[in-house]
Amino acid sequence: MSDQSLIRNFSIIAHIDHGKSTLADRILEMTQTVASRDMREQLLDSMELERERGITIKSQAVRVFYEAKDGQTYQLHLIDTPGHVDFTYEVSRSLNACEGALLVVDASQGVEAQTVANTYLAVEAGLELIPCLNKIDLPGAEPERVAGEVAELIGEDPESILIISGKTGQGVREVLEQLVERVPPPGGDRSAPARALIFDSEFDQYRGVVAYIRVVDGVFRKGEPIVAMATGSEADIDDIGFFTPAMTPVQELSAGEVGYLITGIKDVTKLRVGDTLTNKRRPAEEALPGYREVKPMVFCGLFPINNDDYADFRDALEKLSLNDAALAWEPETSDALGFGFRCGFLGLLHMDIVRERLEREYDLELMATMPSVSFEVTLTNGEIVEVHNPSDMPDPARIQEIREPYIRASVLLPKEYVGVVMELCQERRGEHAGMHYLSAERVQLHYDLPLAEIVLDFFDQLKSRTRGYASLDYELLGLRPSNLAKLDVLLAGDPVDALSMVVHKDKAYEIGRNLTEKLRKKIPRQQFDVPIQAAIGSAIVARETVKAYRKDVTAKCYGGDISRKRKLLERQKEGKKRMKQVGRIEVPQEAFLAVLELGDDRPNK
Ligand SMILES: Nc1nc2c(ncn2[C@@H]2O[C@H](COP(=O)(O)OP(=O)(O)OP(=O)(O)O)[C@@H](O)[C@H]2O)c(=O)[nH]1
Repeated sequence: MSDQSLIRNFSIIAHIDHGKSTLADRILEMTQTVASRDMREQLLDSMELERERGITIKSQAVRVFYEAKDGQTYQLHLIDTPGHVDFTYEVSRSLNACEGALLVVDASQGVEAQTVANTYLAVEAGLELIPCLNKIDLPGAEPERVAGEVAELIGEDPESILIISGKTGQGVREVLEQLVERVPPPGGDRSAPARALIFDSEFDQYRGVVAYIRVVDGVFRKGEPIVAMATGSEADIDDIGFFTPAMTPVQELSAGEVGYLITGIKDVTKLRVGDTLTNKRRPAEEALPGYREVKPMVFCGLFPINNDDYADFRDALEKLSLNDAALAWEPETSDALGFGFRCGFLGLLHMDIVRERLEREYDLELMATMPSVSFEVTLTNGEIVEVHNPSDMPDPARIQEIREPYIRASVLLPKEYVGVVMELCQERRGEHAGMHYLSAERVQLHYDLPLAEIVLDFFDQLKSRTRGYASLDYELLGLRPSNLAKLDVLLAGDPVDALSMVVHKDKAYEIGRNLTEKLRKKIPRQQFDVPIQAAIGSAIVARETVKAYRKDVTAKCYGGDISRKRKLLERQKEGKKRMKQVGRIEVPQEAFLAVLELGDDRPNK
């Protein structure tokens, strides 16, 4: 059993791209955890997609041994955390498994939105913070300015901030020294009933769920029966161990240690992040604090382009959810797009990642409808319903109130862009909630915004209007009543479900006009005039017409050249396959994407 006083558990927290994974690599190398010939860049980012995008999605936990200047060998557990807003919950769970955190800030960039958000999470979790200015080797590094921003953020002396380079290794040994000196060893009672926090989990095809755990009290031994206190799942421990980063089995893990546990449970929702494990024979009385169900906030319909892929698509979703407890999905049928699934995600990045994994790992071609949020509706009879799909919005006459999710956005930016960002937030129904100078140059701006207004292209707009200098973080505030309505699109009088959207009433006219105009350009002429209407309930807010098509494609052939005629008809038939029949009208697939382009018309300054 390892000496508890020689254990140190820590995380590295940073804004995206500030060099967290590179620093982790250096630490593994310096402690000879990984032989240098096995060293690859960003060893901890194991998923293919993570490597390619250069972002960390899942947390990892590695044990390293470090011989400090005091002659003692310390057992360090490095718990990697994802840096993106969608995964805040995973970050806060990982931080709860630690006593300390390295706060890494890019010395050429400075404090960014996730630096602030993650620092607050770390302070909330009571962690000892060790601030480091990274990328000091870059010619553009401005250690003095950035040290000032970091000092302001955490209330520490700028002199005490470490200056390092994860790339060259400069200063990294000092980081490890500070870690063993300043971060306290884990508390916890080894003789108490066993308790462990699940701070992450992943699915292994052969072994089932691998739970990443931090043992808080007592001892977990191979073969013992365990219970997950929130979900009630029970199982025996098949295997227990730690990461080096390869899995290394041991007989037991005791209070203060970090590692993995495998039970043969095949379903990630049974061993959820944030749950507490205890021994079934001698259970703990109280669970560890902070278990929360994660709820998907952003929804979109996904439809296979080829209808024959439906069964494969379902299989792929089933497999993917084994690894991703936050992914929700249910079958959806659209008159226009056929059979598919309505999927729920934590946020936009999560949605992108899932879609990309489905297309890449499962070889599916998918079409996505416009993302929307989850609304809560009170009906006139008092009943409350949750609506994940605009086309399920009840009839306006039955609706008493619609509530939509709001977020508190925190934008960090150079002060010269404050004006354009405020304008953007105002356009998106934002309410100003405060402003704060981090230094003479950098400002933190707070706005309360409807989530629906940011799911489409807010982030892109923010980046382009500030030339990439602003960073965004947000937290959910809850639901607020809004003056919303469902906007329907009718083609020749028939409503098209896949084109419905929920909009703010003040914007309905503008959006309706834009949308009908876009559709007019995408819908081919037919034998008759096709009216395109945008409507709220029975009120038409916008109308366009696709004029009738008069030309006969075969007219030019004079009935003489039969093979040419056949070819033309053949080609027409091909074209039809990619069309969807909506009432009497054939609509090309791309028309369904017209809604996605609505954001393009917004002023782009
Ligand atoms: N010059 C220089 N470049 C660095 C240093 N540390 C990291 N980088 C580079 O900065 C980029 C981002 O580094 P990562 O380690 O992937 O950043 P990260 O914080 O792990 O990013 P996420 O996983 O997305 O949160 C990579 O191109 C690194 O090579 C450094 O000390 N000096």
